Amino acid sequence: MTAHIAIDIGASSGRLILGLLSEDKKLVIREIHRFKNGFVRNEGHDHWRIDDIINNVLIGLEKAKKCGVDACTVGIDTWAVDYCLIDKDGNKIQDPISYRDARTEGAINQLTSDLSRSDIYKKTGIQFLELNTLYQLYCEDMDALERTDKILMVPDYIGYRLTGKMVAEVTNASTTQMLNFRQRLFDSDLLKKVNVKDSQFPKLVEPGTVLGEIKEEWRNHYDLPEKCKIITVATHDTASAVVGTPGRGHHWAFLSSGTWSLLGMERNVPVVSDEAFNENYTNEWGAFGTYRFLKNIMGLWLIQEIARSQDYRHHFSEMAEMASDVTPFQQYININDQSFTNPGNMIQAIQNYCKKKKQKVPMTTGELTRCIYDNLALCYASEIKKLAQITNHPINALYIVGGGSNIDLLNQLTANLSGIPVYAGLSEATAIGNLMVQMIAEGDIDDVHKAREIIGESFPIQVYHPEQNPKWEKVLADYQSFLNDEAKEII
Ligand SMILES: Nc1ncnc2c1ncn2[C@@H]1O[C@H](COP(=O)(O)OP(=O)(O)O)[C@@H](O)[C@H]1O
Ligand SMILES: C[C@H](O)[C@H](O)[C@@H](O)C(=O)COP(=O)(O)O
Ligand SMILES: [Mg+2]
Repeated sequence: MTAHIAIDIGASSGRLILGLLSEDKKLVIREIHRFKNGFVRNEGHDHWRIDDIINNVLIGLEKAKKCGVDACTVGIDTWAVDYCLIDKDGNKIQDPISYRDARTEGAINQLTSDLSRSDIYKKTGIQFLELNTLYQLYCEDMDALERTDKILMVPDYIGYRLTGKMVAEVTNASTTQMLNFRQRLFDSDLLKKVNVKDSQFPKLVEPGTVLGEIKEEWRNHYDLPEKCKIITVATHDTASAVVGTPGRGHHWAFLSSGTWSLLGMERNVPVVSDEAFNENYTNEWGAFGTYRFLKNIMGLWLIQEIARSQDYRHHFSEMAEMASDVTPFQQYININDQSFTNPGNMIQAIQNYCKKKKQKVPMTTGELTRCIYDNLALCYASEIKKLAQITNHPINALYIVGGGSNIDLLNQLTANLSGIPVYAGLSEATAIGNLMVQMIAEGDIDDVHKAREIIGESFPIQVYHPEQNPKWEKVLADYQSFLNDEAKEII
């Protein structure tokens, strides 16, 4: 039987997950390799160590062979927006620069000086984040761009290195903020704006497209399974996470909780209303012709950065334990504040923010973790209300997937503040969604509905019911007025 391997590479870690369908149609998964990810400073910019990532992918495939896999399909998904520039000889010009690099600071205002935000939003339906590919290319080194034959998004670049085939998979291509959703093509005005020719992007392909067998030359260096067919899945990790979310019915929202928190709904048509534009919601393309109407929230990046600054002396589960002993809601912070994007010293950034906003300053690891969890949950609850209002679609369940779904305290806080049940589990939903696209492409599973049914029957999901208590509404109202006051200060 052909095995399926998902390679899910998030901003903080990568993992290779082996997936098989059991006789009774249950999905059985096994982690066969995991590695840390992260960017490094080099020549004034933050770069991803893409060659290390590719080496880890191949080490993982070697481990798969040692587990007895001799024939497999392989799918790769990673974080969004970042890309590799490829010269005319097919070589990368430099390691991809991270979306957290400071080079795009102020780029939105510069780029939209003669191309209005509303026009860009009407074309693309994509949120305005300085980290988007559009602004990275706008700020790209001109010499590098001139030497560029092809621009490959990170997961497409990994697929290219493995097979020699170049494609632009649509779910991740949509995060560039350069796809015109009506034409389903790269928008010519936006290409021109950043001095990129249409031919510098490969052809757009849908998830499920077969790239081909891994190149023979890799077998000179790695002991790989006999058959390794690379399939282009929903290569934006969040798109794979949504495929892997076993939502039932039509009134569920997802929260992909990892380095980022991506809160949204799966829809068949984009929402590009004035309200969606004003609230900076995005319509990233999903698998199977859907749209992921969502909001980027800073996420557990803040926790990761606290852990890093403390040399990882506490495991994430210990930090969560410490937080549960701390009095709740001691301070409000705007979790999406620009100062948290990439401050270098996150503890200092949070403490400085609290001093500036006259909020109680969190000092201990427990207090800092509690502050982040409280304000993430408040942000989630506030955005769920907006999501329902903008889409005019009631939401009666939130599915939390990804590493953050392991945090009981955060799951319960989110249920209490949002007033809707939280279904949590599937910390590897991204990899599971990746596997499902492969299995659908290979005909092992009929469609995404069947896939979600199988997922729901294969993995335990914990329900967190909201506690009925007026105090939660009051806390949320206090938080909202804090944000409103903060917004007035900025104007
Ligand atoms: N057992 C746990 N307790 C508390 N937090 C956890 C636990 N497991 C994972 N996390 C949180 O999940 C995050 C990683 O989520 P993950 O989805 O793997 O991230 P990414 O895909 O962005 O690399 C960690 O940074 C941590 O904050
Ligand atoms: C910058 C993007 O918004 C980001 O990549 C996000 O979409 C994403 O996919 C993050 O995934 P993680 O697994 O790194 O949280
Ligand atoms: Mg992830």
